[in-house]
Amino acid sequence: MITIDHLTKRYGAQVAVSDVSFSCQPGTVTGFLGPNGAGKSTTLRSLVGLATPTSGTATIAGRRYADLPNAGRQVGVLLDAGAQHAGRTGREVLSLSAMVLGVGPERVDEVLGRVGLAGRPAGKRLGNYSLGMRQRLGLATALLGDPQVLVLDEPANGLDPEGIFWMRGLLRGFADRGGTVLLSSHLLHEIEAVADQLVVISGGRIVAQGSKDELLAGKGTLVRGPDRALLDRALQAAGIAVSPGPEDALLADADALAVGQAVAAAGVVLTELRPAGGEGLEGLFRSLTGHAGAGQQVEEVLA
Ligand SMILES: Nc1ncnc2c1ncn2[C@@H]1O[C@H](COP(=O)(O)OP(=O)(O)OP(=O)(O)O)[C@@H](O)[C@H]1O
Repeated sequence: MITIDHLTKRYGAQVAVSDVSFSCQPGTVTGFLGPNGAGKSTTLRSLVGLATPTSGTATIAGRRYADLPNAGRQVGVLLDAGAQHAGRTGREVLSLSAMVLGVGPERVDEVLGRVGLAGRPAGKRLGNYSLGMRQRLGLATALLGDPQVLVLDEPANGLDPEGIFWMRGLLRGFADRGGTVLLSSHLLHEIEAVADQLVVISGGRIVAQGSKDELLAGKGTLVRGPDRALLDRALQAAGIAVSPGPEDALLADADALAVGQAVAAAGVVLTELRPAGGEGLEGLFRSLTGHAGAGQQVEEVLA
């Protein structure tokens, strides 16, 4: 289990993370989302001992990363897949890590196979690796010690659509076997597909957290009609609170039946009436952070 408790990290006058609290349970994938500079990396770096919290704590199984005995056997970390010596081969990188972790050399072949780098790719120097291959090697390193917890910063970076699909299966399988996964990503569709819990951070503060299903379900009813002002008045006259919805829609704070009855009684024409929340993760992200998500990236790659 991962526990972030009232974590604050300042760099001089810059507050990177402010009073952040959340936890990640075994058997779940938690997606950590936020716009550029929101504080995702700082939170993950604090969790794995690469940044010292100004206040608060970030622990794994109740201990700070630095206090975990043989941390690499308990926590697999992928923070910057590019941070490896370009002259070493993939196999050499893993063999060195295996020695440090005290795992047998057979485990190197096992994880190379698992991330799709077995055979010739394993013998190539990292300088000749694509970003996607480096990312796969980073995941192999994270998995090497057979940990129960994975902490991954942007693991889908540089992976092609097939690679993203593969990674999704790998993370899902890891969690389904009881593992704990915390991953940050800009790829909202990716997070939507793989995560069961979401934590959204913006400006260093948590702006939403909970199960993906709950957060995406939304509240109230989305209505649209040719005369927005008339629709607004009819709902308010029926005692239903109304707020602006996406584009020219209205968000009514009542269920679909009550909204339908109110507009029918007032004789107002509708062009759309449905439970709110169907805008998916991108809509949620935009409403919480004021930023457009990067969900389009996957479609662009696929196009
Ligand atoms: N070492 C540092 N020194 C000073 N400021 C820093 C440092 N690391 C991060 N920051 C600042 O803290 C804030 C949060 O940065 P962080 O890298 O955690 O965001 P992020 O959500 O990971 O962003 P991105 O999605 O762009 O990677 C930013 O304003 C950043 O400039």
